[in-house]
Amino acid sequence: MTDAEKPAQGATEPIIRVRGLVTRFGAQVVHDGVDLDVTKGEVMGLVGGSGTGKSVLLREIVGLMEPSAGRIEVLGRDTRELGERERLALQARWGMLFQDGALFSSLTVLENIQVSLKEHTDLPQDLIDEIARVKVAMVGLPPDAGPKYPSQLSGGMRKRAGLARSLAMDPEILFLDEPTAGLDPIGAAAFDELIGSLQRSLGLTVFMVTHDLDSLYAICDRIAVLVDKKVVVGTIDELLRQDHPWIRDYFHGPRGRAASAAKGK
Ligand SMILES: Nc1ncnc2c1ncn2[C@@H]1O[C@H](COP(=O)(O)OP(=O)(O)OP(=O)(O)O)[C@@H](O)[C@H]1O
Repeated sequence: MTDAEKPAQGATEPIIRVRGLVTRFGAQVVHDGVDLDVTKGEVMGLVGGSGTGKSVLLREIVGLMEPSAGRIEVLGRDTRELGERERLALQARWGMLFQDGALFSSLTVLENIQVSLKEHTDLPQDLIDEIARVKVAMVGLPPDAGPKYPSQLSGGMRKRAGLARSLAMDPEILFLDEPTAGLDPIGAAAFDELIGSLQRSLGLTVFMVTHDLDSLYAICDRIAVLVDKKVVVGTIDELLRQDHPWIRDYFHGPRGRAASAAKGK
């Protein structure tokens, strides 16, 4: 890092730092110079039209895919420069919730939550049992959901169970991919509220891909918009003043106006 790149004293070091990211699939260029900083303790939403590379960017940040060029640091480390053990230790510091909850169907909710605790810790089984029960309660599931299998839960409960699993290791960062997709508006609002309250009480940094304008208004501090293969970042108020056509249509369109009215903006 050169002196020019060093943060000013007292400035908050980004917890996720993306520089000059390029993603190509054959001749298709998905990202072409994406720069992004996510600051500790903020909730950042990632939006963009279909196929603009939201999921790919998320997968690259968590190390599930390799970008074609550029640099990604999470919690101050570039995952590509780490050995296997260090990489696993770093990954244990964040949780991920994929769209479908990504629960193991052959395991109960409690067993699902225990998977990473068993993989990453030497805690005794009775403590692991207790932690799993606490996580079930934290996400607002009743205790009797714990021994159930994913197929025995509603869609909203499965999402909560997935969230409980992603919180198992007390992560510092929570990555969410379309957390409210498939939920009805009331279920989606309740899930947003849950994420917001967990973020505040646990001091989490949240990075979420979403199409849900209500979520953006309800819980996001800043929003990253993928347009023209790059990212434009701002608060909702800042983005409302942007005159890029896609951003203008998205935030000033009918759904944007409804979400804004609901939030009293
Ligand atoms: N493994 C892959 N191989 C080739 N192309 C891929 C691969 N993964 C994604 N793509 C392409 O990259 C582009 C971005 O995909 P991505 O899933 O990130 O879009 P998205 O913004 O999340 O879209 P949506 O909102 O529709 O889910 C798409 O054109 C997709 O076809």
